[in-house]
Amino acid sequence: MEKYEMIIGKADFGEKLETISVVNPFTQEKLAEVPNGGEKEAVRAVDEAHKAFPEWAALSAYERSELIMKWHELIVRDTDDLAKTMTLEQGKPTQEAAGEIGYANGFNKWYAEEAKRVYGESIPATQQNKRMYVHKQPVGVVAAITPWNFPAAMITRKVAPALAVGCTVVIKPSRLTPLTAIKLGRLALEAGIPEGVVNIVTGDSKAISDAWLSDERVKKITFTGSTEVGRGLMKKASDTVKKISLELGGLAPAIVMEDSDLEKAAEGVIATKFRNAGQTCVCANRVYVQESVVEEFTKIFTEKVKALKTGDGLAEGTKIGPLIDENAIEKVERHVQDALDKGAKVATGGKKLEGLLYEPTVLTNVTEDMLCMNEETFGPVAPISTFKTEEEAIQRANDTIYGLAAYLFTENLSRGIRMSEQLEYGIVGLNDGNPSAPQAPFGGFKQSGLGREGGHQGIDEFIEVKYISVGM
Ligand SMILES: NC(=O)C1=CN([C@@H]2O[C@H](COP(=O)(O)OP(=O)(O)OC[C@H]3O[C@@H](n4cnc5c(N)ncnc54)[C@H](O)[C@@H]3O)[C@@H](O)[C@H]2O)C=CC1
Ligand SMILES: O=C(O)[C@H](O)CS(=O)(=O)O
Repeated sequence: MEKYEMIIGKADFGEKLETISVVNPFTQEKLAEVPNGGEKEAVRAVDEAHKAFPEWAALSAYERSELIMKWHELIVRDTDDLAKTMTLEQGKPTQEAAGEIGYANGFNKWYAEEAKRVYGESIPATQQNKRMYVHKQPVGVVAAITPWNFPAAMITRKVAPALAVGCTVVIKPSRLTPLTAIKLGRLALEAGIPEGVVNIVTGDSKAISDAWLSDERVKKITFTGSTEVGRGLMKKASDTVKKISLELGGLAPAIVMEDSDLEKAAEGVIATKFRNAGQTCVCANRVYVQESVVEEFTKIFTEKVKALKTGDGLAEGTKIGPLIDENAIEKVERHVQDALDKGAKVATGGKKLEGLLYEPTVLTNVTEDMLCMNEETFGPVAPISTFKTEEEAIQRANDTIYGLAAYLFTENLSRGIRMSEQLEYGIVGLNDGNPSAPQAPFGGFKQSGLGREGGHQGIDEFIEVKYISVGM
């Protein structure tokens, strides 16, 4: 059984530590082991990041940019291996995994360029004998805690902008999917990014994050995961008034208007609903269809869902891989059963299969009192509910504590703009089921998070703004 290392400055196998097994969600076979690190390893990682920070920050933006681009090239070189590793530990089909590697590497490329555009300012002074300048500098050591559903993209979406401005990072990947993260860390070292700039600690989430939250040397926490865990981290971060960015849960509505192109709308809802077997925070969790077209839409949509092949992510043609674990399956089954008990009907799917697979499912006759309309299902289930008017669709779509992503399908431009502006969400896909991109700001309103990742906004999360006033 291969034993992977942590990266604390350099490779660290944590010889004296117990190990955690990493399991293939489809076969349940053990893939590898990683060290079960805790507080001690977390503190040593901060020691390394703190030590490496001055020299890394002192490099010019162009020097850091070149090193990030070298990392980018090595990730391109190893895409097939990284994609296979991701499929094995997370389950997504290999083609989709390769797509994630490309998306993840897109952050490296985008921020290698953005590094060169972190501009300061000079401000006209009121007095002749004064000069006023704004200088931007890196916050310092950053701690990143990432989820299992995007084992590569959730790492680089944080690490690339942090490195670009001169920060160093300590990372705790999900214990379910650490292998991809460790391989990315190895490639950072191979690229010549100095030891201590990128550190990866595996093991006890709470012990590691508690150590980082209480460490004055850690200047920023960036977390992606459930809203529940995010709330807890935010509370602890307040003890040291630590900067924090949170990318949390969602409950995305997908609204299909009667004046939409129904074929395009069906394709768009498929794209958002079934990506990663429905295990993304921006997946459509609720599908609202205007009453007058619900029959026709459901027919077109259901035929497409039936064509989605489930299976081992390594197998040719698989579109829907396994869910991450038994808990995920149990939650999906609970949501489907609850809906059926309350009057929903199954248009297709509705059954658990072997290997943590769940049939791509369409539920109709869905009402707002059902769990699937109020909790993140995080699985391949599309509940369809009908509405009469534009105003009703907006009101129901916004009636939640979440505000990450929303989707709207209409061919009427003014209606599209008007409704997009009324939707209380950080991301709106207007006739687009997959809006995420490295150059665009990703983040939520309400309890879906704080801050943005991606785009020029994403780099500001790792910058301190300093005002320098000069008496002449
Ligand atoms: N808004 C966004 O961009 C995203 C949000 N999510 C949300 O996260 C959930 C699925 O991802 P999971 O990894 O299961 O979320 P999770 O919140 O359970 O875990 C996320 C990370 O936090 C760590 N963690 C768990 N409990 C912790 C604690 N008490 N203290 C410190 N760290 C802890 C985990 O080990 C993992 O590394 C879903 O709710 C999904 O919506 C997931 C990905 C992206
Ligand atoms: O973790 C997630 O769900 C991702 O943030 C979604 S995306 O960035 O791949 O769209």
